[in-house]
Amino acid sequence: MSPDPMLRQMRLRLWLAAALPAVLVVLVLLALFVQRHGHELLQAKQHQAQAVAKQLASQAEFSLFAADVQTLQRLAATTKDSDDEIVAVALRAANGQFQAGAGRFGAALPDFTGNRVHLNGERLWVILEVRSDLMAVDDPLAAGLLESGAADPVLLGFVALEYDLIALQRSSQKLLLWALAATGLALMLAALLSALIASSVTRPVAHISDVVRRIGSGELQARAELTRAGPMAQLARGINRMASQVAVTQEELKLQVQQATDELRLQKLEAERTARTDGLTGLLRRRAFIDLAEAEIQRSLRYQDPLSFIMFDVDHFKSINDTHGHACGDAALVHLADLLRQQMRDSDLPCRWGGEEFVVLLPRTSADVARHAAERIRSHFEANPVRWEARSLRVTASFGVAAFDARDLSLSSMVARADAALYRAKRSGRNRVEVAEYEGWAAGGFEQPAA
Ligand SMILES: Nc1nc2c(ncn2[C@@H]2O[C@H](COP(=O)(O)OP(=O)(O)OP(=O)(O)O)[C@@H](O)[C@H]2O)c(=O)[nH]1
Repeated sequence: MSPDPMLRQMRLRLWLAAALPAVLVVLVLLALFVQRHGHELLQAKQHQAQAVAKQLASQAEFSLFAADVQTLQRLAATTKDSDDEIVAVALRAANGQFQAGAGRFGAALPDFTGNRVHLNGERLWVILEVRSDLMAVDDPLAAGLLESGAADPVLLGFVALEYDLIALQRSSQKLLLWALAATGLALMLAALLSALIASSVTRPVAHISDVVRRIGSGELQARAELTRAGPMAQLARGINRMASQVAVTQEELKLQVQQATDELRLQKLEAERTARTDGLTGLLRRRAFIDLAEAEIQRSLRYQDPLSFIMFDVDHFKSINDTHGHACGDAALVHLADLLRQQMRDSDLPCRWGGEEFVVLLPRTSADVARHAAERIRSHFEANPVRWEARSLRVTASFGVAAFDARDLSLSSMVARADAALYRAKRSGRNRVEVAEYEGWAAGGFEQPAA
């Protein structure tokens, strides 16, 4: 997994914060070291050159005094050969006149006046006066002055040395290279350590950030696992607690949503049931009945099953209302619906067609069987009067029965034929069953009764 840009930036900043001071300190130390060391080397070389010049001066003292050029020449040659870095040696008399020498001076020497150390790039010159109190041995006045410190020893001449500093510079450069190499190594170590430090800080942050991203995308069981104690571990614990809390809340919400959904489904079912059934009798309403009846007709046509239809209308229902009140009429309707249900098979479809009119669809039932069923219902009504205010009211109904005929092609013509049979039953004295014969195509649909 590649860290996100924010973490990369954080790691880089941490790395810089840890590495930069180390780099600066090392560079400053290196500069100090190189400068100091170069200076010390040069000083050491100067001291060495002065020491050699002093030694030569003391060796040449007498020869200068005696103007022993041969000895002076030998001294110059020996001194030059004693050190590779000595380029040239010269011995001069007190008046500056050349006495002896070895090698060639690279440039014109400065004036021979007094002791001098002169540095010019790659060359170092040392000019030293050669003085002696030898002459004072024969001169009591001079000896007295020398002893009292009032007179300088006598100037006999000068020694001049020229040193080549290239070797010194090379060794200085070599040292610088070593120092640079050591510095580079130190810097690499510092960078590595800084990277480790930065990574040790950003790794837990990256882990926590990953866990937060997973929790955010719905993986609520994701947990931050930090073994080391510290502020990050505290943060991780806080995030884990939050994730647990969110998971619990989500479960509760799920439960609540589930409960609300169940409730809504029940309400919908109840609403559908209410829309399908008649509020007074609990029987199917006409619209729901028609939908089911159409399906039954299709099934009957397909499997060539018989299908019958009963329609009945309560006799003289108006007079029940008028005599005993509308509530009594309602009670009579409820009573008759109960009696009807008692006489039905589970597969039958009873329905309140409207007002005091009822219908029943009888799947897989022939007209003859339907007629018997209608007769059974009729006699059941007759035998079971309505109880109303301690009275017993005999309520009867007239029935029309029709069998579905393939030539009908629709429910409406079968209904029309049953209705016609019912009308015949009414006209024939009520409380009886009439069976419809097929009378050809019937017109009209299912009109809702007047309220
Ligand atoms: N109580 C009550 N009465 C209703 C309801 N629906 C229709 N009715 C009444 O039923 C009566 C039907 O009267 P009619 O059509 O004259 O029929 P009938 O009196 O039964 O006479 P026949 O059918 O010829 O025997 C009317 O008075 C309607 O007001 C209802 O839900 N409750």
